[in-house]
Amino acid sequence: MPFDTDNVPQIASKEVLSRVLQAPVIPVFYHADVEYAQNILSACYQGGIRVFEFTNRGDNAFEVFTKLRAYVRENCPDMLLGIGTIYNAKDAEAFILAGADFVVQPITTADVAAICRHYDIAWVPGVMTLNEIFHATRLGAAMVKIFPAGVLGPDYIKAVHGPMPKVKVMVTGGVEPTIESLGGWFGAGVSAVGMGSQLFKDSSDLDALAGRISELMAFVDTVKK
Ligand SMILES: O=C(O)C(=O)C[C@H](O)[C@H](O)COP(=O)(O)O
Repeated sequence: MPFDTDNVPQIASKEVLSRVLQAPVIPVFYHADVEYAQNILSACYQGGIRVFEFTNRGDNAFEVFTKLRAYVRENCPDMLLGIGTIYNAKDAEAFILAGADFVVQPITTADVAAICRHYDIAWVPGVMTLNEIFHATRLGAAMVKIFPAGVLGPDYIKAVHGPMPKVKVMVTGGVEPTIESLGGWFGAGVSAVGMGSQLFKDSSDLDALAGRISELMAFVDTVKK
């Protein structure tokens, strides 16, 4: 696929990172229906979310992403829209060219690192051990995603920051959308949290979802680093 910079209004990885640090609660979401996805995204935006991760989880994820991309540009231009669940460079490049502001992986692969570096797109690979964090950082990770964080707990993050005090960590997988849980994670030194299933468990009432999110965002503003 040829790269046409005119069609890709990119935001440099450094700026993306600083915007993630400013609004460090990231919904992690997939739905096959565009309108449903737009409504969820819009409720998140209303609640104060400024960084949203759509995941590459279904056959039509690319098509839904491109429509969401257009929707965000039109309706919430100060929101970053990234793509998650990326396993290979081909998919990473396709989503980058379709306007992904950042790329998240459940794992760490050097080919995805290279393509993100090429386009200067923030890359957040999935890691668990210190060895994995070390390699991901050497490959250029803007931030690492510790997954599945829920089974490890905040003490794990504190332990990681002993020998690696500077590494920026986002936690996802089993992160609970409560003030108590977020207090624990941010207290342990995470730079961002990603939340999927539990945040959207009961999202039939979009106003209630926006309300829950805005309470979390207000709390996180007081505890983020
Ligand atoms: O697809 C990816 O890139 C992942 O690594 C998985 C996501 O981070 C989780 O699906 C979110 O976890 P929950 O909040 O427990 O739903």
